[in-house]
Amino acid sequence: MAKLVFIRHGQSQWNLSNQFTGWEDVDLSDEGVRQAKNAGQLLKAEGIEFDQAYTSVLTRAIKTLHYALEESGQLWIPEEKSWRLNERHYGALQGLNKEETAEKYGDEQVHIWRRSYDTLPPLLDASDEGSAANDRRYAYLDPRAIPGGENLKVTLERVIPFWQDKIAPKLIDNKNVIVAAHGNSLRALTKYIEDISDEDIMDVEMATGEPVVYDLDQQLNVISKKKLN
Ligand SMILES: O=C(O)[C@H](O)COP(=O)(O)O
Repeated sequence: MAKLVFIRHGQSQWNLSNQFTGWEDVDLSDEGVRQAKNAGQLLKAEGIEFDQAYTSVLTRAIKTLHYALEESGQLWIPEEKSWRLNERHYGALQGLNKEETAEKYGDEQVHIWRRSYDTLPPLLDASDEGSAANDRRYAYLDPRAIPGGENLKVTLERVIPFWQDKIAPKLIDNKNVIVAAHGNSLRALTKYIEDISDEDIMDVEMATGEPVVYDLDQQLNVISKKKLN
């Protein structure tokens, strides 16, 4: 039986200032660093020994992984970073304040943008200064793969190939895996492995810096799930 741990990055500076973040590369807040270190202590107390780590190409997730692994004495394990584990791209909403956006467009519209499975946010044009197309870390990607905005459905469609190619084979090989990523890339993975409906996934939330520990059988069915806090 393999263990799979999901950890959403600790509180970021834009979680703190309540701004839509998506692919913007925002650092952890002081509280986020504390949460990430605390997660490492919790993992250590559980005695979980990892074989492999995966994270996104965004600083807040990478640092969370490193703080958590350092605290649990496992900073040395192999790790792989992939854009496929990035936060869902929030399109033209990125950088806006969530409360001010709700005042402008209404709570209902903002809730739909944030939690609907298949409604896209307003898109960002590739020519926009803030487009990921201008970011060196995505230079090797086919420009058509760089999103201008994603809903959870599109996020799931780009996360699952990574699950199938990288994460699942390790778990089937009985390796323990930690995935440090983001609220919505982890909601997509959670939906997939727990077979949650498009409707019910709207109510699933990931807390910052809180490890979620799964025991999975050889067919990757969930045997148990617990949150460490
Ligand atoms: O990208 C963001 O703004 C957050 O990390 C997640 O946002 P959400 O809670 O609106 O999905």
